[in-house]
Amino acid sequence: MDSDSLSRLRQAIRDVPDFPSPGILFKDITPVLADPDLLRLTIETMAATVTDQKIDKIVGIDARGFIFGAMLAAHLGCGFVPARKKGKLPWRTRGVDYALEYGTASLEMHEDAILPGENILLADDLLATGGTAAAALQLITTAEANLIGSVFFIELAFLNGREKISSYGPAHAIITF
Ligand SMILES: O=P(O)(O)OC[C@H]1O[C@H](OP(=O)(O)OP(=O)(O)O)[C@H](O)[C@@H]1O
Ligand SMILES: Nc1ncnc2[nH]cnc12
Repeated sequence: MDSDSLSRLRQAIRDVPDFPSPGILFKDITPVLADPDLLRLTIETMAATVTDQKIDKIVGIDARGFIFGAMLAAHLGCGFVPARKKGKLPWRTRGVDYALEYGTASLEMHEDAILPGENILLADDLLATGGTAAAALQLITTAEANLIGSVFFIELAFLNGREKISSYGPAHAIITF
């Protein structure tokens, strides 16, 4: 991506102080989603991080990760698997508890969503402390998938989330703060 597009994308991400709790500077992606050029640019750039590898399925994390993961899957021509917050999936699930920048939660995936040996890419909107991504990557690993790595739209590098997921293959981020 050229530096002009990169700075347009960076400037479109809105800072919201003290959301959802005091002391958190929330990165609001909705202005990017509302702009067709920025949206296309984002998905094309995320897709370009994996062009040399065949992906069978992308796992997207509830809820903002669904937006990027599903668009990315359509762009790459592969399947999409939702990793959902506890209690939302109707079939048999595997689950894991985790902590994120502003709380704790549980993530679940259908136990038949990924077949052993499938090439899987994780997609999410944002990497902060890495707790959420690590939980999803653990679920993918339990399914005996061939983990290709992870792609995020935004990385909050000062929270060192990358360290928490370093054993799960390469992680790419488009915009770093
Ligand atoms: O790296 P971490 O500290 O774990 O934080 C990153 C996660 O936090 C947000 O999800 P959130 O649980 O707020 O869900 P949402 O997408 O439904 O807003 C974001 O979409 C990531 O999934
Ligand atoms: N600061 C932040 N902004 C937006 N989403 C987040 N998820 C975790 N931390 C976040």
